[in-house]
Amino acid sequence: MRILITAPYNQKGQDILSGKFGEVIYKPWKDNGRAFNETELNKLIDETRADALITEHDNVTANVINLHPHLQFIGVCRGTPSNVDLEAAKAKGIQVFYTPARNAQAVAELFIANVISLMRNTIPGWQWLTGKNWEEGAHTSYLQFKGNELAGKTIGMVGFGAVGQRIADMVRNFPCHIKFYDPYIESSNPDYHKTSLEDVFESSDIVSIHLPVNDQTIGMIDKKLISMMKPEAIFVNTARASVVKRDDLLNAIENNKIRGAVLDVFDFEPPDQKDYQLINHPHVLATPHTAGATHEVEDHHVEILNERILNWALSNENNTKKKIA
Ligand SMILES: NC(=O)c1ccc[n+]([C@@H]2O[C@H](COP(=O)([O-])OP(=O)(O)OC[C@H]3O[C@@H](n4cnc5c(N)ncnc54)[C@H](O)[C@@H]3O)[C@@H](O)[C@H]2O)c1
Ligand SMILES: O=C(O)[C@H](O)COP(=O)(O)O
Repeated sequence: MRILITAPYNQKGQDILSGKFGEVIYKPWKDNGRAFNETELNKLIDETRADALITEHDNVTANVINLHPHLQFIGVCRGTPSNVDLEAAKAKGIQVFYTPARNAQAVAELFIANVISLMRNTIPGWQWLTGKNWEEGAHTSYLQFKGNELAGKTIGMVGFGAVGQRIADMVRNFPCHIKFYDPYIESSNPDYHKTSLEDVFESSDIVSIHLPVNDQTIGMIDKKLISMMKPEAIFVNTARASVVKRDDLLNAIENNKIRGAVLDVFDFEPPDQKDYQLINHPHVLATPHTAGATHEVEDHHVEILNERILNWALSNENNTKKKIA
């Protein structure tokens, strides 16, 4: 089998696949400067005579799939394979693998870093210091940056999948109390309390959003819910901006109804003027959609995907053996 890989894929991962299947052709989209579009991908699959594809962000449309129904699998190095037409793949009987949780650790670490940073006023303190505001004689003026500890706080998650659970596992030893609202998940740990959406907003010191985008979740976090938050509570969104009504969040922050927000995602990326009203607010700590962006994520996705592909190959071999027997 010839496997075309356009995702970033480490040498060890490539070697395991070529050892098992024959040939790996490595053409990472990053060498192209951007993900391959439909036409480029069609050409690449044809030129390389690939029997399987491993991608990250390339647009694997119905057209790509219908023109290459012989593909044995499509591996997607993403938490959600949203760039692949899954219906078309299913119709052609092409197996699709993806890599849930590949960036859970990255998001969880950024959550902890930035929530603590906001609670401890790290950035305003640094700005004050670099602005040479610490004057002779005013020995206690730095105390304006006195903050709060994360230990003992209640963190309420909306959506308790890969990212929410990784955060919970990492902060439980601070210790923090964990609550979550997720109708589709049961608690993996008796210390993580499943509760209502309203209770998450009313009783948490930190409300953190980890929802996917779908018809149910778009605009789900609105004025009614945000108004239930404690005045000293922090709002965190590393998921998707479209699940939160931006005006309602901005209004709560500008009117000091909540303490502030940690934001990694925006209605427009790059941000528009209103996004910048949020980003530039002194009670907001914002990052440019980098919560899931670490170099290690590329190793994590190789490990997860290779395991899935090798298990699939093994189960195919076992089925063939059974048929022959
Ligand atoms: N900013 C970044 O760099 C970054 C990185 C990774 C993930 N994300 C985003 O974060 C979000 C969560 O990622 P994840 O990997 O944990 O996803 P996941 O699929 O593992 O978890 C999502 C959870 O939301 C729950 N859910 C679905 N609909 C719900 C609803 N109506 N109410 C309550 N819960 C609901 C699901 O049951 C699931 O447990 C996604 O939107 C993802 O795209 C962003
Ligand atoms: O925002 C995201 O969801 C991440 O940046 C990327 O997630 P992915 O693993 O689905 O590409």
